[in-house]
Amino acid sequence: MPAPVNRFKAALAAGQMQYGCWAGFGDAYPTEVMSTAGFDWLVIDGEHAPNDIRSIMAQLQVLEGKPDSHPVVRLPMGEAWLIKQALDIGAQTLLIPMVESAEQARDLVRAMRYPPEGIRGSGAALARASRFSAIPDYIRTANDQMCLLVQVETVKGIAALDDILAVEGVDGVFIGPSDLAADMGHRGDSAQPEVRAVIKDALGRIAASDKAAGILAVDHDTAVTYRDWGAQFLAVGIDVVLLARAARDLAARWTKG
Ligand SMILES: O=C(O)C(=O)C[C@H](O)[C@@H](O)CO
Repeated sequence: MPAPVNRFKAALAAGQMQYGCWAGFGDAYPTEVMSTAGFDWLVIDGEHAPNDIRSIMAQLQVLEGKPDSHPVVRLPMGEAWLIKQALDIGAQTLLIPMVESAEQARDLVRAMRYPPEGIRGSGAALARASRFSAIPDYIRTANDQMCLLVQVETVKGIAALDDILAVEGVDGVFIGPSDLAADMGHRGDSAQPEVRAVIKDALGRIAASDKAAGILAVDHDTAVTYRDWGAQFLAVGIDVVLLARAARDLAARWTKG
C-alpha cells in the first residue's frame, strides 16, 4: 500500500482552480467546523496562528479522509527539522514563507524528500505519516506525493521569481500581499498601485510557468481580480477574521441601537 495520493497536488498539476481558507485558531475544533464549509484546501497556519506540532497534528487528524478541505500546513520558516516533523505527523502539502532564492527553494525540495532525492530522515516506522507502519510502502512512495508551495513576499523574492520558477519540485508559488506591501514600503496597504502592479506581474509569470499561482484575498472583489490575474490556488478568507467581523456586526446590531 503506497503513501496517500495528494489530490491537491494532482489538482494543481491538472490546472484546476482550488479555493481555500485560512484556519487560524490553532485548534482542531474550529478547523473541523471549517471542514464542513466545502473549501478545497485549508491552511493550518503555523506562522501567524498559535500552532505547535501537536495542534497541527490534531488538525490533520480531524481533516483526515475529507473529500475536500485538503490540509496545507504553513510552517513559521523553512527549516529542515521543522519540515521533517511536519511530514512525519502526516502533512503532505507545505506552505513555506519568505522564500527569496532558487537555492532556498531547492533546499526546501530536498528537505521534503527521502534520499537520494533529498535529506528527509527515515523515521517513517513510528510516524503518523505511515500510519505507524500500516502503510508498508510509505517510505518508498512518499516523495511523489509531496507538494511544496513557496511564498514569495519580498522585493528580493520577486527579483528571484524566474529562478524560483525554474526549480524542479516546487509545485506552487504563493504571493504574500501583506508582507510584499510592507517590504515595498506600504505596510498594511497591498492595494497600493505599485504593489498591485507587482502582484499582477508575478501572478501572470507564475501562471505562465509549470507551477500554480496562489494568493490570499480577504475581500471578494480583490479575490476575483487575483483570479483574473492568474491565481489558481486562491484563499478567499480567514476563519478568525470571519468570526470576529460577524461577532462585532451582531453585537453592534443589538447594542448600538
Ligand atoms: O504576506 C501575506 O499576505 C501572507 O503571507 C498571508 C498572510 O500572512 C495571512 O496570514 C493573513 O494575514
